[in-house]
Amino acid sequence: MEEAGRAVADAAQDLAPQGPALLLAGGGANGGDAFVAARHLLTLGREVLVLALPSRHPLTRLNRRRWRAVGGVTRPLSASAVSHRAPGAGVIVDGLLGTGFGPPLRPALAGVIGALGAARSHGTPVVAIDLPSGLEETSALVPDGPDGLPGTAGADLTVTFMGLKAALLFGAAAAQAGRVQLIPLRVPGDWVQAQAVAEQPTDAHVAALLPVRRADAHKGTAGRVWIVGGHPGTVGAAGMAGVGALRAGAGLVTLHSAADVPLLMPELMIHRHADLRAALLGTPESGRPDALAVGMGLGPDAAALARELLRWQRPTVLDADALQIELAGHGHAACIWTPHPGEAARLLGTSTQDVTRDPLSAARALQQRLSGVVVLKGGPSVVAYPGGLSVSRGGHPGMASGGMGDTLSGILAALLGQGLSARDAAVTGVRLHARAGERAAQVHGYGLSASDVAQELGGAWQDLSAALPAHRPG
Ligand SMILES: NC(=O)C1=CN([C@@H]2O[C@H](COP(=O)(O)OP(=O)(O)OC[C@H]3O[C@@H](n4cnc5c(N)ncnc54)[C@H](OP(=O)(O)O)[C@@H]3O)[C@@H](O)[C@H]2O)[C@@H](O)CC1
Ligand SMILES: Nc1ncnc2c1ncn2[C@@H]1O[C@H](COP(=O)(O)OP(=O)(O)O)[C@@H](O)[C@H]1O
Repeated sequence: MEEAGRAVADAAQDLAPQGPALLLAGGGANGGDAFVAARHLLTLGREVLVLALPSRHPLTRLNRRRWRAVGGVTRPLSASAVSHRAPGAGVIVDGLLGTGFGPPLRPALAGVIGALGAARSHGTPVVAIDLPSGLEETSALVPDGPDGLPGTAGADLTVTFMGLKAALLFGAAAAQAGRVQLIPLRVPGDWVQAQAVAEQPTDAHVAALLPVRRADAHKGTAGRVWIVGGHPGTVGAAGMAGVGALRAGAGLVTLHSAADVPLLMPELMIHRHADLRAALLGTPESGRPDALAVGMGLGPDAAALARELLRWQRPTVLDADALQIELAGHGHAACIWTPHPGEAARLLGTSTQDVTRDPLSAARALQQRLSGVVVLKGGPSVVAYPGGLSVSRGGHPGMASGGMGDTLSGILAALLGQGLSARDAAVTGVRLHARAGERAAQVHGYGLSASDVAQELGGAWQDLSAALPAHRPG
């Protein structure tokens, strides 16, 4: 609590260094953080007032006493007190409700939140502690307040602890959080892993994971990748995965399909098989690829074929038609499963709305069910690996078009083929794909196609490499 409150004080001071600071303290530990922040703001020379609810929380009571001991002033919290004090404030710190909040919001606090929202709309900056009050930690939705009152005042800056919560990453809730500053705090790693909170790697961190080739690399050392997909009507899916794999650096890409796949790049080696299953499963150990992506447009028999291919224990991306719950228990550590929210809902036996309301928990549940690594696609995408979650923001709404996920599957297979672990391939592949989308969107906007994104993969790789502290040409 001490570290958390101090970080809030520093952030409030950076955001709005002038004028009195008004802190709103609820009855839980979130309120305790507010009392700690008040004490630090006072030592920074600010004029500070705390408006507080009574508390039964021992640490909050302790920090209220500490606040009083340094001469700090506390007044009872009410909507009218906030309306009265807010106009003179240079900054307001919202420590009303944090992760302990569960809707419905009680009317008394709804009035306080309404008064806070009014102050914010008149231009007083608001710093939220951990979460803007009224948001639920694990939900992308903004709960309604009582009697048509707003459920949250939102914030200009949210200082959050330990890890990023779903409410700060997704949907309408995230739009209320303003800028988000993450304070990791010194708490046991297994405590963090038990929460549905995510890390967000920087581009420099992602770039450090990218494969580096020796000068004498050749096509046989850069990864032999198979794309297994395509069915009459969905042949393009396999083709786009193949292009994604080539553009993400695979040395040799072979596309196996039961249908005629269009030759999108002459470098792709396309094999059409009358009996796809017999042709692939007859491959001797020495002829098997370094990595494969299975399922893009593969059709109704995808799961049965995928189950056989998983026995090879080769790094494998499972996408689209191969995302079937009957494969649970057949995965291994080098698998990457790439559902979008609809596919994730099918795998979890729930609704798409449930998945999009809390993508962090959905991704974590899927990873536990399927093993290996799960990429829950969206804007942003979540990577769930054993013991943790990573979120990749970025990309562009123009990427909401058919074929984008197929390209990603090819990229992931290429990175697996170049020797990355499933976790590193997922984290780097998702970011490369999103960065390529950002670049292509500068030209194509909402008219973006998956082929445009694949064209930009080389540039995206260069962009990420440039983020390394000592720039290493990609
Ligand atoms: N864990 C850690 O290691 C760290 C945790 N930290 C901090 O702890 C925070 C979590 O603290 P927490 O668990 O005390 O909950 P918190 O968000 O203050 O809410 C509880 C209060 O809300 C009230 N309340 C609830 N529902 C309500 C409703 N519908 N409508 C109205 N009121 C409602 C509830 O009232 P009661 O039910 O008790 O009457 C109670 O007073 C976390 O967000 C972070 O800031 C940091 O210090 C860093 C280290
Ligand atoms: N609004 C968005 N912002 C960022 N990325 C997006 C957005 N919409 C879609 N994407 C990305 O595009 C891809 C879409 O995948 P998917 O739905 O499987 O497409 P398809 O099945 O047509 O290949 C995912 O990687 C997703 O993260």
